[in-house]
Amino acid sequence: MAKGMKIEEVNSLINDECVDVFKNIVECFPQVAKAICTQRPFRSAEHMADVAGKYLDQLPTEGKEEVLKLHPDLAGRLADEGKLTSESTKEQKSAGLDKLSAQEKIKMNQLNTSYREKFGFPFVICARENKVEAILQGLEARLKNTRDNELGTGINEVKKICRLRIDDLVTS
Ligand SMILES: NC(=O)N[C@H]1NC(=O)NC1=O
Repeated sequence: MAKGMKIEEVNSLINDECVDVFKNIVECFPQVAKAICTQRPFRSAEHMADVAGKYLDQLPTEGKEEVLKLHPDLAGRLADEGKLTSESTKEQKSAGLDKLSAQEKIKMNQLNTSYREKFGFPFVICARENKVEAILQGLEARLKNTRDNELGTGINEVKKICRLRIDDLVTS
């Protein structure tokens, strides 16, 4: 319904409608929409994404952990069961994660498990900016990082996902 709204339309929505339209710009975390809808008017989709990014940056460590924990594993159980959000389904598909070979699938699941065991939150990457190979390589490389580092990197990826989700909803 909201696909391709002009920024002027976004600015003129009543607050509840605005929150409803943008509730999943960060996966299962409508707090971002709640925070940014009160900061209208926006000049553009880009401006909106900047404001959302600033909100994510100012979250305390626990808030950032909570955001990461709300992300489904790439090619994980929820994907297998067809229980991803529509946004995540589309993103995972665009990276080719719905067409993994048996070997790739095993590797992805093993690395995701190791990552979660080491850091206590899931591996998050902007799937639309990557393909299977780059995701597997990124997982292996990022497993070697510190927790602090990964908290920052994960949130930066959430910001990229958020920017693309806003672009899907707002025409520039
Ligand atoms: N785990 C993870 O990165 N999940 C996400 N990435 C993305 O682009 N969409 C997601 O759901």
